[in-house]
Amino acid sequence: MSFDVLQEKIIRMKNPTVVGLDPKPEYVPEHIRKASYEQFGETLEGAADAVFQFNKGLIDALCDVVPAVKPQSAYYERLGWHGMAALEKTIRYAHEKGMYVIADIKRGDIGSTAEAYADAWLGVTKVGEALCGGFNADCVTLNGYMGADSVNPFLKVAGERDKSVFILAKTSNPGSGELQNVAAGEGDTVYGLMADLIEKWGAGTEGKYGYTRAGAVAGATYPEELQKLRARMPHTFLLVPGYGAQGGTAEDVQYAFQDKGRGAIVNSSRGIICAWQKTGKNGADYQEAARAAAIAMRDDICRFIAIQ
Ligand SMILES: O=c1ccn([C@@H]2O[C@H](COP(=O)(O)O)[C@@H](O)[C@H]2O)c(=O)[nH]1
Repeated sequence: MSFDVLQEKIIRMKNPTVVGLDPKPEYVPEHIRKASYEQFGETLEGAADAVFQFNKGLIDALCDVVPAVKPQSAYYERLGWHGMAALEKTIRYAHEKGMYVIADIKRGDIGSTAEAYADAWLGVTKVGEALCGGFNADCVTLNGYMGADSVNPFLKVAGERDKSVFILAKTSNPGSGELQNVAAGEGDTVYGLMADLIEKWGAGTEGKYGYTRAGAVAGATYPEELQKLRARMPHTFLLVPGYGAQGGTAEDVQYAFQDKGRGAIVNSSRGIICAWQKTGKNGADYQEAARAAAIAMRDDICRFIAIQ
C-alpha cells in the first residue's frame, strides 16, 4: 500500500521528512535562471525551464537522504502550461531517483469534477482506445470540507492504482482557527469532526503498518491540536507542514508520531530550497546548502523520536 511504501522509505533512511518544491523565481539561483533565459528567453518557458533545472539539482542532492518531495502546484500553475510541464517532468525525475511524490494540490469539488481531478493527478485518462497517464503523483492533498462525495473519487482511484491522499484537518496557517477551531458537535471542534470523517473515509484500507489510504494534514504550528489529532486518528498517516519558515519546531512535531517514530512525515519547503540564501555564495552552493539543511532538519526531529 502507498503509505507502506512511504513508511518503509522513512524507516530505511531514518528520516521522517519531505522537502517541499515550491520554486518562486527568486528562490532559483541566478546562474540557473540566466542559463535558462539564454536558451528560451525571459519568457514563461524560460522561467519554467529554470524551475525544472533547479528541482533536478535539488532532487539529485537530496534523493539519498530524504524519502519524499512535495511539489506545491501553485508555483507551477503560475507559469502556465510550461509550468505544468515542468511539474510533470519534476514528478517523473523524482520517481526515477526513487522518491515518493506528494502533489500539494488541495483539490475539493463535486463528485463528477473530483473524478476528473483524481484521474489527472493519480490515475489515467481514456483518450480514444488508449489510457494516458496524467501527473502520476503517489499522493495528493485534498480539501475535504465539501464532504465524502468530493473525496471518494480520489480514494477510488487511489485504491485502483495504489496511491493515497492527505486531507486537510488542522492547517498550519494563522487563520486556520477561524473555522477549524469553531465549537461543533458535543464539546467538539470543526477540525475534530473532520478528523473523525477522515478516519471513517479511510476505514478498511489499512496497510501493513496500520494506516489507511486517507491521511490527514495537521500543522506543526499548532502542537496542542496536533497532539489531539494524533490520539484521535490512530489509523491515519499525518502530513505535518509548518516546520521551519512558519515557526514550527522539532519539539512541536514530535507529537505527530506514534510508537517507533511512525505515522507522520514533516514538510519543509523554504527552509531547504532557500538554504543557499544564507551561505553568501550567491546560489553556487544551492545543492550542498539544501542537503545540509535537510540533514540538519532530520537530525533535529530525530532527537525526539527513534524510528524503527
Ligand atoms: O496546512 C498547511 C497545508 C499545506 N501547506 C503547504 O506546505 C508548504 C509549507 O512551506 P514552508 O516554506 O515550509 O512554510 C507550502 O507548500 C504550503 O502550501 C502549509 O504550509 N500548511
